[in-house]
Amino acid sequence: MKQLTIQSSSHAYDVIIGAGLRKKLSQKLGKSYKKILIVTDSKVSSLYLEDVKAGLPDHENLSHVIVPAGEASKSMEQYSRLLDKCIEEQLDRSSLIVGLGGGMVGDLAGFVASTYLRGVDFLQMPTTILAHDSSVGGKVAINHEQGKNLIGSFYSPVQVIYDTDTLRTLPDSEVRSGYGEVVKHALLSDMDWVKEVLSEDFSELSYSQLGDHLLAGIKVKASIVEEDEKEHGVRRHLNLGHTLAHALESDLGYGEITHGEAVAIGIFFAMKVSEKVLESTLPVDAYSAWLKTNEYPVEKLSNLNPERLVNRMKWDKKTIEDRIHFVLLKGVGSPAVVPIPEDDLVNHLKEFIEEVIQIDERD
Ligand SMILES: NC(=O)c1ccc[n+]([C@@H]2O[C@H](COP(=O)([O-])OP(=O)(O)OC[C@H]3O[C@@H](n4cnc5c(N)ncnc54)[C@H](O)[C@@H]3O)[C@@H](O)[C@H]2O)c1
Ligand SMILES: O=C(O)C(=O)C[C@@H](O)[C@H](O)[C@H](O)COP(=O)(O)O
Ligand SMILES: [Zn+2]
Repeated sequence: MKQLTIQSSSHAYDVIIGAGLRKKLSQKLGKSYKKILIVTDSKVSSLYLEDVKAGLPDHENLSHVIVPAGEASKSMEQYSRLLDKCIEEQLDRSSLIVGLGGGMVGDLAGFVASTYLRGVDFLQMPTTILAHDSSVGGKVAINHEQGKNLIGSFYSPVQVIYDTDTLRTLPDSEVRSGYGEVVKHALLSDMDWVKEVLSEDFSELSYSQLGDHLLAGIKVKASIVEEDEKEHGVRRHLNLGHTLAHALESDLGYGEITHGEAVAIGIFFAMKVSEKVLESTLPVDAYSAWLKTNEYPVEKLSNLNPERLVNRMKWDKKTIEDRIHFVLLKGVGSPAVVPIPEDDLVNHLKEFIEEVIQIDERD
């Protein structure tokens, strides 16, 4: 078992990572709660909800709510439904809301916890690789048709309990998605780790390698959010790849591309723009080969309209006075937030889409 403590502006919280933790919640909870509401999704519930409940054997006031699996549930409709459930169960300020699932469940349940009664305790139980990122740092949100995470808050959990055994049931597509954020953390850190990730074919990934990457990713994230929780400065670096990713997700329709796949493609674009704008030297060829080996769905770019995507990018939270800002890389481990004029961005995007589609068709 691994454990680290994260200092948020309101409190310190532990991230506990280990095999089988889902069955031991009562031993791991930092305090006792009168009522607990578990929020999960339709896939995770059939795999793990009973185990989690069984791990709270003496708890009488235990309820759960299941939302449909998929990004579309990070919605006003499900948010409202969950608030109704909190009221029906008469949760009060001594109650706990648990998010059992991937980043979708964590973001949605966390946003409910942050707003119900102006805030009740929230516990993250991540079950995806991607959620090494989403469960730490306190960003919680739901989506709007116009853009990702447009309605949300900063609200840190009281604990993160990460049962790595749950990762064994993830389908290949979700391993791929999770690695979109792992490679982001690596590119924000150091070249050795980048080389290691880019040499990977996910079909041959070992479980111990995965555990190392998750912990390393959480450490990168923890050090950044401890320095700048509310994203006034360095936290913006964690948005590497996201300016295009979020535009892709909302433009294609939530759930048509996974968040991590969109981030991996968005990072490729940010690397290409970095080469042009900052004359950076980056492992672009190795990155392109890695996308190909692991079947990131670059073909989804083929029918997209660059002008429309750039319009969507204006909803990015890094936009300042109508100017779109990109996280670029001066080098590996050396990010910079740079304003890019819209016309330039449209041209970069046109070239990028053509090039990526050509590579995809050629190979
Ligand atoms: N708050 C943050 O800082 C932050 C960071 C990164 C991403 N996010 C958000 O996280 C979301 C993406 O998270 P995600 O990729 O975990 O998506 P997700 O929660 O939708 O999970 C992906 C799929 O995997 C299934 N699943 C989850 N755990 C499983 C398991 N153990 N075995 C089998 N299937 C399982 C889910 O049912 C779903 O179908 C996006 O909404 C993104 O915006 C938030
Ligand atoms: O924690 C952060 O800060 C991040 O930017 C992490 C991202 O991976 C994550 O997708 C986040 O939800 C994006 O936030 P947003 O503020 O751009 O909506
Ligand atoms: Zn992300």
